[in-house]
Amino acid sequence: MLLDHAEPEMQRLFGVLENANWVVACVDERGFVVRSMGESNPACRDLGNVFRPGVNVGERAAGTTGPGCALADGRLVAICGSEHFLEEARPFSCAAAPIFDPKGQLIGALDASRLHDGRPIGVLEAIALTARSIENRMVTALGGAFCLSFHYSAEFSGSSLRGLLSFSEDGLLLGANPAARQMLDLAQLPEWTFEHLFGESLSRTLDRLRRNRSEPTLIEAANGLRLQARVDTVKRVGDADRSVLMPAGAQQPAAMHVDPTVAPLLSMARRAFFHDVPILINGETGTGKEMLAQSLHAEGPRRNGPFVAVNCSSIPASLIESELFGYEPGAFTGARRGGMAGKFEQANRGTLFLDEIGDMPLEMQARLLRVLQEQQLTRLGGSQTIQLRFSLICATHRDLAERVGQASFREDLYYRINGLRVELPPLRQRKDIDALIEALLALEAGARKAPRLSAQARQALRDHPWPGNVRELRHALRLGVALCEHGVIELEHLPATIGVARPAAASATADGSLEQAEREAVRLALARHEGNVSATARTLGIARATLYRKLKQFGLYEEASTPDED
Ligand SMILES: Nc1ncnc2c1ncn2[C@@H]1O[C@H](COP(=O)(O)OP(=O)(O)OP(=O)(O)O)[C@@H](O)[C@H]1O
Repeated sequence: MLLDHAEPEMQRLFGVLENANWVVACVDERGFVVRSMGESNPACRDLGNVFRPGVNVGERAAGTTGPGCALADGRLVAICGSEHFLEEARPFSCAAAPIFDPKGQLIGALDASRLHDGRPIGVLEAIALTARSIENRMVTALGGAFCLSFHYSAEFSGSSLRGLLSFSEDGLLLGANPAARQMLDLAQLPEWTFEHLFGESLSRTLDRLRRNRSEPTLIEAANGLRLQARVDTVKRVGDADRSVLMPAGAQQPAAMHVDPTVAPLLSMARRAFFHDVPILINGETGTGKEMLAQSLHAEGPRRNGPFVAVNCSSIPASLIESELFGYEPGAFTGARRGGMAGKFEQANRGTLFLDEIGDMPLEMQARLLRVLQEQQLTRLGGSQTIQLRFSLICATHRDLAERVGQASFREDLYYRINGLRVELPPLRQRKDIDALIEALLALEAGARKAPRLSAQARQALRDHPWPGNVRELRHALRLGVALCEHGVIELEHLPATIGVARPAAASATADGSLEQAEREAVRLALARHEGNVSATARTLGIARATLYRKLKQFGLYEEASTPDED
């Protein structure tokens, strides 16, 4: 189990550390190396000898070592140069983190080592997060019917720092990651049920969480902690041992409120998609591209199959090929022993959603086109062709026709994926903002009665330029619902940028410059948070990467405090 789940995460980490001559290793609970990567790198020859599978680097065998201490103390450690006990280990520095199984047992440790050069170890955080990801994989692979993800902060509820619990259909706790155990005071794991932990029945909570789709929702644990939670339904695809997490919303999409001007096009898209026409969705960040893709899938010809989303801009170029195509055993150094099915195969008999397709490297575009045309693929390092059938939806915020003109997007691929194009308008251009606000207020209020907006608050919402689109609006209303009193959301219950930006936005709009209004909103939010990029992005309801882009676009980059370290 340790190897199966450690391998893909180690591979990801190794992809990051490889060029800096690190050796990444996984040891079992006794300290025996069970897997290592980078040991064949000539620059790491001495280290490679230490981290050969089968060697014991635990405390009893080798004294003070990174993995030995991580296992003995059960926590993240860094051991540098002369801190090692054995003379032979002193030329090295290492960072190691323990790995716990879903029952809370220590089952091994993850380590990264390199030649000691006096510099501080900069990879502790990466090791810790990778160990967390391995533990999370083990919990989601337990085969429970539901996984609950949560964190104190909504921002982290989908990250590897989240608490994660796996439940059976009837609410029995099957396993938990260390973060969940800590947040819920689960010292050991007796027969916990959902009701014990959250004081509410599983079905009621599921209803509430599902109504909010994959958005984090406030739930209170029996120990009094207020947590932001999301639920995922575990759905099995393909061979029995591979489970893919699918947001519950993909099966039961909440009604998507659509702008009346695009409604006719959307109903055409649903019909076309049903007859296997690939759909291309265009729209700025937060306009609901993924939500639309999920709702197309839910009514599409392969709705009983998986919905597999791939964000083409977030996979490093070196990994994109193996992520999409999968590989056979031994296809490359660090490949998982049993090989791996890629996203194309995972999406077989379901829907493949290629998000940010405009960012796919040219070389991959050619390979994607071939798969789409031939409806078959060969895994990396393999010779057998695999027949594929999936529905295709692509999305991008870029103008693909323009990219074709610039020769950075293949024209033939553009025509192949663009069976029908749907443009989701930015919120500032939507005519239905009042109706959308009502729909989102009802969503955010959940089982409670939706509050109403004061006239001033409503006007401020109408005047706001909404750089983060529907996502930003949803976040603003969530805050309003949380802070309002006596069922009325006043201006002061909304994020600070909204009221303040109003006069600027109104005058800028009168000048005809929406961009200026948007710049003003960003500038004010940044000033309010004293240049803190994370807080500003949160307030605006946009991703940090989007905020950085906007800071550059508006010449505000300098006003962000130490942006790179933020
Ligand atoms: N029409 C809508 N009705 C209700 N909620 C919506 C709608 N459109 C978007 N949202 C909400 O806004 C958020 C962003 O939606 P989604 O992820 O689908 O946008 P996107 O265009 O794919 O964004 P990005 O480009 O950043 O990936 C989600 O939380 C979704 O619930």
